[in-house]
Amino acid sequence: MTVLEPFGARLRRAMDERGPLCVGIDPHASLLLDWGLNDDVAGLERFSRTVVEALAGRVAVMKPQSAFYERFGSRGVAVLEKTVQEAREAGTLVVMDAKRGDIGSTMAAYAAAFLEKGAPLFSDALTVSPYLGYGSLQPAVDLARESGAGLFVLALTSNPEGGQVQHAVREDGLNVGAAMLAYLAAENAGERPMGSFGAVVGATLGDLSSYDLDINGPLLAPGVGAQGATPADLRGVFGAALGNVVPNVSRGVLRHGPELIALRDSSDRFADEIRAAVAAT
Ligand SMILES: O=C(O)c1cc(=O)[nH]c(=O)n1[C@@H]1O[C@H](COP(=O)(O)O)[C@@H](O)[C@H]1O
Repeated sequence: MTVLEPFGARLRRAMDERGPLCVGIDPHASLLLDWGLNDDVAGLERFSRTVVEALAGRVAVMKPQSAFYERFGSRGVAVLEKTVQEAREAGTLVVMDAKRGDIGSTMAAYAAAFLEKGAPLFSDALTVSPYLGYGSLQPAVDLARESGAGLFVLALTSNPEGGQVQHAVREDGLNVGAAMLAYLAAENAGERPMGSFGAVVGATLGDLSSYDLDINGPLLAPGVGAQGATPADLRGVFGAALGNVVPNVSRGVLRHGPELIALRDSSDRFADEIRAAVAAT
């Protein structure tokens, strides 16, 4: 089996070549119906195929949301496997959005499911939750390093309730979200061009200048589009860290389907606006 270059290096190159946009593959039941599809496995498959055909190889990253596949059981998961494989074959990096997080011994099994080379759901990176303690993620960190994969750790999430946990202040004076960023900076120390251990930081959160976002790794930024953030907001949120931001848009692009050309136009528009926001000083 070929050895993969570390995720951080592969992601940096893809961002430089195609721009940093990540398009989320979120087959909501309502979107399937809007696209004239049934809310069933055949609809799920057609939807996923269409998004991959329209955008894989065009955008740097795609992020399938596992829950929408799991809700159909094993046949849905089979569609997820195919979707990941087809997007990767087309040359797009795949971040599996499964938000896994467990005690260390079973975290190792989740890591094996998504980050072990040759696993049916192997993905370039996985979203993980550190709220059983950052240290509980160690098996996933270790396997990601071995496989050339990456992680995106939920640090400051885009939803309004996130602050209930993430703004809690620890004994050392750091709030929980800031502490997650600090763990990731340590993970990525010395890596060039950047490390493989990213943070999820919502684009909806307003000015984050009180946080040290310089983690020498990617910042996955959901919230652009349907959740109300715009590409023009990104500089105000991320400041000098904007060069490492991977903005995610799911419904904002997907609502333009099912025509391939309309999906591509929408994705290109977001990509252009994001590029302009990154370039502006
Ligand atoms: O990890 C994520 O991707 C994520 C974290 C977060 O803080 N907020 C957030 O919206 N997401 C995901 O990003 C996607 C956002 O979708 P849209 O709101 O349709 O663009 C969904 O798949 C969410 O689960």
